[in-house]
Formats: sequence, C-alpha cells, structure tokens
Amino acid sequence: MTDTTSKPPSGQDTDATGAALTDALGSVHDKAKILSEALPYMQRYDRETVVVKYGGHAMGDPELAKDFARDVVLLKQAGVNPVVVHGGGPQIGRLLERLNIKSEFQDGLRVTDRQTVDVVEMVLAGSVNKEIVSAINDQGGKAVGICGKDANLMRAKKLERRVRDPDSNIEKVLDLGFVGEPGLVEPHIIDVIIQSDLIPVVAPIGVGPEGETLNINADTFAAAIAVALKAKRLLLLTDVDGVLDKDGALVRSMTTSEALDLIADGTITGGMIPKIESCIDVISEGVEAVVIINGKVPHSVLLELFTEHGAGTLIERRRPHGYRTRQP
Ligand SMILES: Nc1ncnc2c1ncn2[C@@H]1O[C@H](COP(=O)(O)OP(=O)(O)O)[C@@H](O)[C@H]1O
Ligand SMILES: CC(=O)N[C@@H](CCC(=O)OP(=O)(O)O)C(=O)O
Repeated sequence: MTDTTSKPPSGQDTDATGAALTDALGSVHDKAKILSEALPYMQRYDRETVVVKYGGHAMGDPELAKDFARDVVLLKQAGVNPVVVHGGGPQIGRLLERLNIKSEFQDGLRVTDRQTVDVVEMVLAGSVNKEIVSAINDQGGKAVGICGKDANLMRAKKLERRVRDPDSNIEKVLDLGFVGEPGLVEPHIIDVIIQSDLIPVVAPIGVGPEGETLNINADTFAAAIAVALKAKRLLLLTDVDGVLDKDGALVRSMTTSEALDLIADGTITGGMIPKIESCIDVISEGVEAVVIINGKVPHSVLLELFTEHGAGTLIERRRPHGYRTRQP
C-alpha cells in the first residue's frame, strides 16, 4: 500500500499548504480576538443576575434550543447568574387544539377558563419546563425547574383589566378568567438555587389568594422576577429581531416614552404589547435596561451580552447623550 501521507509535497502543494495554514491561523486569531474583546463585557456582568425570558416562539427548532442551552451554561461558567423564565404559548395552543378546547386572546393575553388553566399548568410547569432543564443539563449545566408556586415564589392576583367601550364610553372590567398578575414575589428559592451553583428555570404559573393556579403572561412574570432579583439586565427572546417601526425596520434603541408612543400609534400590537409594558415597568423599578432579541438567531444571548454590537432593541429610561449603552 502506498503511504500518501508521508509523500514530500511538490512546490505547488507547499504553496497551497502554506496558504491554508495562513488562513487557519488567521481564523484562529479572529476567534481569539472575539474572545479577548468579550473580557470587559464578562467583567461587566460578573456575579450579576441576568434574567432571560425564553419565549415559546423561539423554542421550536432543536438546534436553536441546543444553542440557547449552551449560551446559558456558558454564562454561568463565565460568572454570570442566569435565571431562565420561559413561555410556551404556541405549545399550550397545540395541546388545547388536540383536546378540542377553544382559546382566544385579548390584547395578547389568553382568556383562561378552569379547563384551560389545567392545560396551561401541565404544559408550562410540565413538558416545556423539563425540556429546557434537560437541554441545559445536556450541555453540562445543572438546571432546576420550578414554577411560581414553589416556595411561594409568585403570589399573584387575578388580573383586572379595565377597558373603555368605544360606543358607550363606559369603562368595564375585562374578565380573562384564571389570568394572574404578579403580586408578592419571594425570590428566596431562586437565591438558594443560584447560591448552590445551579441554574433556575422558571415556569410562569402563579398562586392566587385562594390557592388557585393563575396563568401569567411569561413576559410579565419575567419582568417581576427581574425586579425582585434586582437583575442587571432582562433579555426577552422572541421570534422577531426586536421592535420594528412602521416601515418594518429594526429600532435599535428606544426610551420608555418612545415605546409608549409606538403602542399608542398602533405600531406595536398583539403579543408585543405585554412585552413592552413589562419592559417599562421593569425599568421604572430600577432594572438598568431590557433588550428584546430574536431567539431564532443562533447564540443571540451571547451576542447581546458579550459583544460590542449587541442585538435587538434596547429599551432604557432615557437615552444617555443620544447613545446606545453597549459599552461595558
Ligand atoms: N412593532 C412590532 N415589532 C415587532 N413585533 C411586533 C410588533 N407589533 C406586534 N408584533 C408581534 O409581536 C410578536 C412577538 O410577541 P409574542 O408572539 O407574544 O412572542 P413570544 O411568544 O415570543 O413572547 C411578533 O411575532 C410580532 O408578530
Ligand atoms: C395569560 C397568558 O397569555 N399566558 C400565556 C403564558 C405563556 C406565555 O406567555 O408564553 P409565550 O412567552 O411563549 O407567549 C399563555 O397562556 O399563552
């Protein structure tokens, strides 16, 4: 048999090998540069809590789910304290459909009767939560799945949404059934998990005053958790690049009052409304900034936190000297 591996290269082969080696070294240097540039960002978030809301729409693809889990494990390894709060709206919708239970939304919130709330809890605190826990553990992390009922993490009250009838101009309270809004948050259980070097994965189910299960929009839930934990950042992962303006262009950064204007003029609609309302609450309660990013872009969490460029739409109280605060 001829040993081709030990054959001395011809002059042309030597050139090709040299060029390939230069390319390979170049790409290694590029990688090293990217890693090195991440240092000030890693220092910025060192031992800080970052709440990552993982939306149901961002979850579908198994490769992306793996990338997300890997990013979360990397954050933990880099000294950040990631707290994952997840949604699962489309997953709930699919099971309700299979069970022939009709479901409708009002302003981005699911009208939730007794039968529906059982399905919501089963999907969120059950299958979806455990899938994320397993994905993180598969990447070498140690995740613990809980919901707002655990150790009274999220005591909630029934949501009372007031709407004005456009014809009669009379205000009425909208009854969405077993839909909750955050009340008293006791973050002790999350602190315990973080201090044990584990990664908390939280399903947005709350416990009502009568001990009843309440369905809480995952953005709203994540926002309340971010405030209670005094998080450095809240990242909301969804299925669009961020907030889009009237022409469909990405808004790279905006203040809370600009966000309100976009709701008022109808540019922001549907599920984006509770998302933005949560951002505004969180920022008014002291969280520095919230970022809405596309969970369908691989490694969007790392891109946002550890690169100068960042990703998505950054929302903050006011624009510091007309500048996007990406600097570490
Ligand atoms: N101005 C806007 N910019 C971006 N998305 C918007 C806007 N207005 C409405 N949306 C809708 O909001 C959706 C994201 O909200 P939602 O479906 O609740 O996401 P998730 O399930 O990830 O929380 C987008 O897919 C888009 O259809
Ligand atoms: C009250 C309400 O609407 N609850 C949501 C909870 C899940 C959720 O918010 O999931 P996403 O983040 O994937 O949309 C629902 O039932 O769909």
